[in-house]
Amino acid sequence: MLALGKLLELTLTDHEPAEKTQVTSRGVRLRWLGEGALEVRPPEGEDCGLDLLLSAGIHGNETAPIELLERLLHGVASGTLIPRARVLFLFGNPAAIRKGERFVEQDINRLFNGRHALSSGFEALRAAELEQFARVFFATPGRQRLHYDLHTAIRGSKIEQFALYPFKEGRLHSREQLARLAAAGIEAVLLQSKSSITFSAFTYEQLDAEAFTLELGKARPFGQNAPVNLDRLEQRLIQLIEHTETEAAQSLENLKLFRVAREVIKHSDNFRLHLPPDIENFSPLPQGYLLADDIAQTRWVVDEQDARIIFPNPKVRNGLRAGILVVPDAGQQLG
Ligand SMILES: O=C(O)CCC(=O)N[C@@H](CCC(=O)O)C(=O)O
Ligand SMILES: [Zn+2]
Repeated sequence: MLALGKLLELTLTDHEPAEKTQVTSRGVRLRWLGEGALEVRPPEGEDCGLDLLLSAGIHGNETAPIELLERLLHGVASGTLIPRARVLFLFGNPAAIRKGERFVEQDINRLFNGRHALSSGFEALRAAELEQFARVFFATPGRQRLHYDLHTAIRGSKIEQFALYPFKEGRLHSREQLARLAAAGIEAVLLQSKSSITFSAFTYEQLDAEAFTLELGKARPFGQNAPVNLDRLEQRLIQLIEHTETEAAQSLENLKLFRVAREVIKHSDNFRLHLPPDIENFSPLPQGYLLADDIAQTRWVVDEQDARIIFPNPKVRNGLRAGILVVPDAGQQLG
């Protein structure tokens, strides 16, 4: 296997490879772009016209997706996976991956779409660098642009594998992309309805990529991810990379759609979330339920029908999202 296939090992040991470019016997070019960043380019005549950005480790303790990208890279570097797409592999927060923690100083996934410029520290610098890697990668006009930002969640979930689909004014969520996700084993998609500061929101809003955050089960340490079965996603990613994808089913019958009813924002240290600590994502909440309270008599009462909670987290910094209330969506606004 070519040494650059060991991007995870290089990243975990904080090593810069001596040789920055390597070519497989089939003419596939691997180029190390910087810490945790590797571009794979098929020979010109075999390029299918897809630019695929695969990121993981934006949160350092979310290891199942990191292991998945590592398997794909090993396949490319050992010649068993023959790419026809251009692929950019990114490990988002190397320092946090080395520590096995979600972040070191602050959550990188709240620093995109310009937020890094209002902050400081290495995570802000890294967010700016990740934006630049993505900007350069998606710079060629006329090619398909697709970004999957792979995560796992802090808590268990009533729906194990789901996606978050960013929002941009005037742009419709794509039925075809949703069908592709369903074929990859994704059970539900949350359709966002406002701009955001996450990595997938940046590539969707600013670089015109189709982009998703994928939530792939519960976060566990390296080597302990057997309970998360990513086989369907892995097969689909291999097909995308090799350009052997069979027609994605057009039916969204088995895909549950949700939209954001409200984001719960923590305003102060007085914020109290009235949920059990082990509550699962997508747990239903009854109408009238007092979900949270905060300074100045702020009360978050559920008034939506069929509301469910995802990502409840009272420990986030003040000003950030401490949970999302979602409701079912009939999918009438899809393009
Ligand atoms: O389990 C949790 O509370 C968080 C899991 C996670 O990291 N989710 C992403 C979602 C990103 C998005 O909104 O697209 C995050 O919070 O950054
Ligand atoms: Zn995450």
